[in-house]
Amino acid sequence: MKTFEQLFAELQEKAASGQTGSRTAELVQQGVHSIGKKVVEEAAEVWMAAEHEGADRCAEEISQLLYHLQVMMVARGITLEDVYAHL
Ligand SMILES: N=c1c2ncn([C@@H]3O[C@H](COP(=O)(O)OP(=O)(O)OP(=O)(O)O)[C@@H](O)[C@H]3O)c2ncn1[C@@H]1O[C@H](COP(=O)(O)O)[C@@H](O)[C@H]1O
Repeated sequence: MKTFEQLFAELQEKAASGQTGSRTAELVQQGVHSIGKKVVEEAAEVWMAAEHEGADRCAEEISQLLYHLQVMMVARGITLEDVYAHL
């Protein structure tokens, strides 16, 4: 188990390293267009899970959406503080 902040720090490191086998590094190299498509796909999966699945499946889809949002932040150089400033 990890927190939102811990995952973000890990993703920043993965993207910077360009590590082979890292999904994060691969997505960041593909760019915001590809990441954006994953964000939309995962958002739709959250919606469907919320309407038709149990809480556990819904939580899993939410985790995947949060992951892809963080990848988008890393790709755009947006920090947690940049986002928190708007909460
Ligand atoms: N939390 C996640 C995470 N959530 C979702 N995903 C990715 O998102 C995919 C889920 O999307 P889909 O269901 O659409 O899967 P898919 O159809 O295989 O995806 P596509 O290849 O078709 O795009 C998973 O297969 C993972 O590739 C994640 N990939 C990585 N992490 C965490 O990110 C960290 C860094 O991971 P790496 O960059 O891979 O080292 C680690 O702590 C990982 O646990």
